[in-house]
Amino acid sequence: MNDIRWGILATGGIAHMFTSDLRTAGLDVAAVGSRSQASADAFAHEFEIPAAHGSYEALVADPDVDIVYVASPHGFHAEHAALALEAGKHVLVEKAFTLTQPQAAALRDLAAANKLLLMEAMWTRYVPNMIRIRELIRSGTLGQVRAVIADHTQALPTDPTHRLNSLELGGGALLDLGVYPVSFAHDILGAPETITATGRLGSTGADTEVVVTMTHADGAISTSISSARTAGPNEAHILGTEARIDLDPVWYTATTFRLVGRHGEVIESYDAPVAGRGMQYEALAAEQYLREGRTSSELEPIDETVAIMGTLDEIRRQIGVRYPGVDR
Ligand SMILES: NC(=O)C1=CN([C@@H]2O[C@H](COP(=O)(O)OP(=O)(O)OC[C@H]3O[C@@H](n4cnc5c(N)ncnc54)[C@H](OP(=O)(O)O)[C@@H]3O)[C@@H](O)[C@H]2O)C=CC1
Ligand SMILES: O=C1CO[C@H](CO)[C@@H](O)[C@@H]1O
Repeated sequence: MNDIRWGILATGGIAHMFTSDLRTAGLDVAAVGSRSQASADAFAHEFEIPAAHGSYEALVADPDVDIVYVASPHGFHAEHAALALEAGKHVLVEKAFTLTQPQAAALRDLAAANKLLLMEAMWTRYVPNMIRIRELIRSGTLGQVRAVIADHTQALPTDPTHRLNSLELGGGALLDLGVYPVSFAHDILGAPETITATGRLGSTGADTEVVVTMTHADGAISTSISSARTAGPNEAHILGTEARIDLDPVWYTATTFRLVGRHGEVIESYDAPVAGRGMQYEALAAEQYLREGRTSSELEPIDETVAIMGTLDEIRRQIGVRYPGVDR
C-alpha cells in the first residue's frame, strides 16, 4: 500500500493534536467524521481536509479512507473501532484501547477475521527516545533490568460531566493516565505476575488516584502512580544492575533522558528534538506496517494490548471501579 489515506473519527482535543502532527509529517488526511456536520466542516477547514462527514458511519464508508484514527472518549472506542473494522478499514485506536479486556479481545478477533491492522495509539512506544531506550536495554547496557518506576499525574478538570470523571465516557485516572505507566511496565518488563493496587474514587465513582505495584518475571518490580488531582513530576526511571535510565518530564512524550552508571556518572545524554508533539511516529509506524502487510504492531502487538487491558481490569477490580453497562 503506497498512498495511505487517514480518516479522523471525532473532532475533540486529541484529534486536533494528532492531525496537526500528521500534517507536519506530510501524511495524507483524506477525511474527518464528526457527530455534527458543523464540527466536521470546521475541522476540515482548519486542516485543509478534502472530505467532512457529519456522521461516523459516513466517515468509515468513505472509499478514500484506508485507516481510521478513533479519537472519541474511551467509553466509545469498542463501538467506533468495530464500526470502522466492519467497514473494512484499518484502525488506530486512542488509549485507553477499550474499557475492558473482553472488548479488546473482540476487536482483535474482528480485525483478524477481516485481515485488518488494529493498533492502540500508545504513541509513547513509537517516539524516538523510546526506540533508543529499547536498544540500550536489548544491548545489555543496563545489565539486568530490575525495576520500572513512573508517574502520570495531572491536575485535571473536576467537573463531573467531563470525560475524565464521567463513568459513561470511561472516566478515571487509571484509563486516562495510569494506562501509560502500566503499558510502560508491560513494555519493559513483560506482563505482570502479580498486581496490587489501591486507589481513591471521586464523587462520580471514577478513580482520581491510583497506585499500582506489580511483580514481573525474575522478581523485577514496577510501580505506577496516576492522579487526576495533582500535577506531579511525570518522570520515569528504569533501574538495571549496571546502569539506570532517567526519563525527563514529561516522560511519556518525545523527551530527553540520561543513561546513568552505578556511581552516578552520566554515560549518555539523549536529546533529539522532534517536530510537533511526536504523535506522527505511531502513524508512520502504522503506515510502515500496512506497507509490509502486517496486521499487528511490532512495538505493541495486539495481543499485548489485550493483555494490558486485562491488567487494567484487575486493577479496576481491586480499587472498585465499574463502568455502567459492561460486564466487569
Ligand atoms: N494520546 C494522547 O496524548 C491523548 C489521548 N487522549 C485520548 O483520546 C480520547 C479523546 O480524548 P479528548 O480528545 O481529550 O476528548 P474530547 O472530549 O476533547 O473529544 C472527544 C470527541 O469525541 C467525540 N465524541 C463521540 N461521542 C461523544 C460523547 N458521547 N461525548 C463526548 N464526545 C464524544 C466528539 O467528537 P465529535 O463531536 O466530532 O463527534 C468529541 O469532540 C480519549 O480516549 C483519551 O484517552 C486524550 C488526550 C491525549
Ligand atoms: O493521554 C493523555 C495525556 O495527558 C492528558 C492530560 O494532560 C490526558 O488527559 C490524556 O488523556
